Amino acid sequence: MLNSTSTTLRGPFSLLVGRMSLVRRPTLARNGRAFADSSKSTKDEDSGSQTTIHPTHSNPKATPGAVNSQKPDFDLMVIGSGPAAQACAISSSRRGKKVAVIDKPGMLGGVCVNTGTIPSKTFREAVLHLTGYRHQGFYGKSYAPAGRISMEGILHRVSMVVKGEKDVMRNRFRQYGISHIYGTAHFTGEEKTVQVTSVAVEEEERKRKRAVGTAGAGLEVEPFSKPFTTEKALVAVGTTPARRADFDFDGVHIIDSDDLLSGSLQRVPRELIVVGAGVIGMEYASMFNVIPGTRVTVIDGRPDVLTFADKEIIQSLEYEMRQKGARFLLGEEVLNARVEGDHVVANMASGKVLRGDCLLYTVGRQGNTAGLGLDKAGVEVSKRGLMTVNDNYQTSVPWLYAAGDCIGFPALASTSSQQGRMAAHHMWGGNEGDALKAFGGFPYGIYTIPEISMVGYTEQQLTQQKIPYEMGVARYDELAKGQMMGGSSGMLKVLFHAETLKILGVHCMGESATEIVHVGQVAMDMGMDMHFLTENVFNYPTFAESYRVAAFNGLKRLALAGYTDVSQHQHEGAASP
Ligand SMILES: Cc1cc2nc3c(=O)[nH]c(=O)nc-3n(C[C@H](O)[C@H](O)[C@H](O)COP(=O)(O)OP(=O)(O)OC[C@H]3O[C@@H](n4cnc5c(N)ncnc54)[C@H](O)[C@@H]3O)c2cc1C
Ligand SMILES: NC(=O)c1ccc[n+]([C@@H]2O[C@H](COP(=O)([O-])OP(=O)(O)OC[C@H]3O[C@@H](n4cnc5c(N)ncnc54)[C@H](O)[C@@H]3O)[C@@H](O)[C@H]2O)c1
Repeated sequence: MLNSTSTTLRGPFSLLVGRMSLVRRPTLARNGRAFADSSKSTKDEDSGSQTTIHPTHSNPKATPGAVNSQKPDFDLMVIGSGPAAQACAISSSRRGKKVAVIDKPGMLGGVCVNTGTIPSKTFREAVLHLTGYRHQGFYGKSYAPAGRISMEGILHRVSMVVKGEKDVMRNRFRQYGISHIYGTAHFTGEEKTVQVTSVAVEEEERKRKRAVGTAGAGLEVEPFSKPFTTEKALVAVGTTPARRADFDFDGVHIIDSDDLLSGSLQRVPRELIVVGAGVIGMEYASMFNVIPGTRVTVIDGRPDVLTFADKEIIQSLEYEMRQKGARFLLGEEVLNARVEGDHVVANMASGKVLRGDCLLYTVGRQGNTAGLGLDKAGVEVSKRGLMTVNDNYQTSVPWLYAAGDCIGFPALASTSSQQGRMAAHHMWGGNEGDALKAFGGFPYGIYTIPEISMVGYTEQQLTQQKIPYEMGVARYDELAKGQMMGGSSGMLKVLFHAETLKILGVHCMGESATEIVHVGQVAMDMGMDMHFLTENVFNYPTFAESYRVAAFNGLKRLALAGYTDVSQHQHEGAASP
């Protein structure tokens, strides 16, 4: 069985253990009837309207065996259907386990597909397309193929992608024989039992479904409440946006990131105030910032934004956003916000009074654990609704596991999937362990405009840890690809050990940054040094070629700094094939 503490990490990546590794979770604190059968086609998408009572379940992948009357209803029940849930469910089903996934009607795919990653990234693609942003380098800032941009136009694309993703997921569950139960789950205190209650489809839900295009004709769900027995359970319930009582949230003038996708906003705001310059706030602020006619003000209580990323890159992002009109009020506190007529008025502790037609509140998220009955199951949750797990994603109750955003950092779709797989591995064992062992750290992709990505150390961390390093930089305007894309602003920075030349960190900004970061991630994970980048052939013209340019630049800097052992590499120039 995988023991994550014995995980072997190679090369400079091993230095990341403890900071970014998913494998090392905090040590467990000791104190601390609408049943959609996956084997049948569902008429309505994800609404729970197809009611199938299905007392027996057959997993096509299950190993045939003698029927045991004492057997629980399921081997595994997964609460939530986001990335952690899917990965754990599929991984368990592959091992022949009988699996059920429970989520509320309309929420197949979790926050990730309905209100988080997928819609927000599609929103971005819609904005980039409709504004003509990618082509403005050639045709001027007023180039806008779509003319006036509407929320409807943006959300149209969002709804199509969300629907497509749900279809894929539904098929995948069917393919793996995973039962999908529409309802809300909670624990009653009875061991190895999950109570599932169908939920009424409320008005808010209807609105959201209309916006994301999943509304079916009959949304009513037959009410039922039923206990299911299970060998193991995974809690993967995710998070919801945090709100403040002294802000008059009305879904139109004062909104959170869920409201933004709900279709309640009739038009693109002209004056948008974004409170909270975390990942969600900065992503949406930068999207609205490139829409002609929209002015964006970003407020954060801290003096700096996105402090976990490379300082220089964040400064460049802020510069780019300012160039497009954004205003940053950092180290500022908003006391309250109220709706006045068709406006929102925000009062700041500094005495400033801001007026806008919309305020987007993005100051963090709260674990969806309230009402789950975790106390009855014997599991503690934090004030933010987060759960504590051990290295194997197991709570203090051995049959109960938790993964994804509801256990906190890093709270990404990518890492949530990995956690789900690792939980399944610990539950059942099997072959996946070896692949999981090779997993070291993880990248960040921040989908601002321009986008940012990183993996490994930042300069600040290397300095703090007294690790001697040098950097190699390539700027997009030095690259043929950059020129072809309209001289698009962007850069790649590779940090490497000044003595061993091993790659320690990769930071990039600009078009395709979230794609090309993986070149550096793989090289770093394989323990490669800067010669690996100078000696390899890259497609030309590409943004990936920036690795070669950055490597030559870095080795040249190193030679200039007096590291003679690498001086033979200083001669080559930059962007040539
Ligand atoms: C606006 C936004 C943008 C994001 N962008 C990115 C990005 O670009 N890249 C990235 O990697 N990550 C991104 N994330 C984060 C990513 O969406 C999450 O990390 C990921 O969705 C977490 O997955 P999860 O498995 O924890 O479940 P979630 O996706 O959070 O889903 C949890 C599910 O549990 C269900 N649930 C809750 N309680 C119950 C209950 N009692 N019974 C039944 N079901 C229940 C909910 O209905 C929900 O469907 C973004 C998040 C947001 C909000
Ligand atoms: N591309 C991605 O990977 C991506 C995109 C979006 C979201 N996410 C995930 O979603 C999670 C939640 O994102 P988020 O942006 O809501 O939270 P966050 O924790 O990233 O950011 C919250 C921000 O609000 C600020 N803040 C807190 N209280 C404030 C106050 N009273 N006034 C002003 N500012 C205040 C904080 O200083 C911080 O900058 C992230 O942790 C991330 O994991 C990831």
